[in-house]
Amino acid sequence: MDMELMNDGPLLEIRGLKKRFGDKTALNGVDLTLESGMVVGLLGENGAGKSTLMRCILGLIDADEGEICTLGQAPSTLSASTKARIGYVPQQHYGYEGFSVERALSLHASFYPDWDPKLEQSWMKRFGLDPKAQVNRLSVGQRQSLAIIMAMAYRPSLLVLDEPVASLDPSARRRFMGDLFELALESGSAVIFSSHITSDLERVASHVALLKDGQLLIMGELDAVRESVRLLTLAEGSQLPDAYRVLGRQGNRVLVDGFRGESFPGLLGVDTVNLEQLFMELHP
Ligand SMILES: Nc1ncnc2c1ncn2[C@@H]1O[C@H](COP(=O)(O)OP(=O)(O)OP(=O)(O)O)[C@@H](O)[C@H]1O
Repeated sequence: MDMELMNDGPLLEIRGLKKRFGDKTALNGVDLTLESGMVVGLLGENGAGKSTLMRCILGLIDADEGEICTLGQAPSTLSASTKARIGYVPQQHYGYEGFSVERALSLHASFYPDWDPKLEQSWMKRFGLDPKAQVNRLSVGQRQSLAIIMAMAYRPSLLVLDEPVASLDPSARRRFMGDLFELALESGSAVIFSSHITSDLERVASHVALLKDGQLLIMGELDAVRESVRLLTLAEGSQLPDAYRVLGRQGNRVLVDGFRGESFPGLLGVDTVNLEQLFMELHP
């Protein structure tokens, strides 16, 4: 897992990542590169391996095979200063139970030299969090909001968010998702977030990654994916051109990547798909 320090390289580079739990293969050869300014929306059905991928990136669990370079370092040996450049919102947030929100934030801030109190305040307002509230009395959504502030107020170079908006109401979600993209662009960070809400992903992600069977079946710029993925209806016995990559097949309907607008014998219909339809076609 040793890789050279790559300060000018990608913020995250993953090659051939494999992770098993007993006889269950969670990740089976994942390649992924995150550059500054990228906001990658990670899709995958329950149990697809999204959290596992994130936990490997952060060094919370070890990969079985492959290489990961997180901000230039192997995840198992991240230095304290590198950790201070990573923001992470896990699916469940615990900690700071006996504190008020403001006390929890000031304690948390003390670990991060780049903590920005103005950013903290503006996000507190956006989420409508009461600084005097006790952390252990926060609702699930409020607790998620607090975790987001704790992960973002120091403008991390790499932001890893595991279903960050799952418990937020639609208006809080909208505010957060819009601002997330802006912040990433402004600060030159890279963001990877998982979500089951494909409309959110379509609104803010620059890239989409879809995990299936332990691999990234799709990884690319959102617009490029929109352009090149089509649901084709084929006449019986017709042959697909070699340039197409088959993503899924149900009867005479074939989901392909690599569509360029060309026609071919036996092609009866061509439909565009949004991310939700794409997901449904891949998980019938
Ligand atoms: N610590 C563990 N021990 C055993 N199996 C695990 C462990 N962590 C994850 N798994 C298994 O690995 C697979 C991937 O789990 P993971 O939590 O990464 O999925 P996910 O895509 O994040 O799912 P969800 O959308 O439900 O959060 C699942 O089959 C899960 O049961």
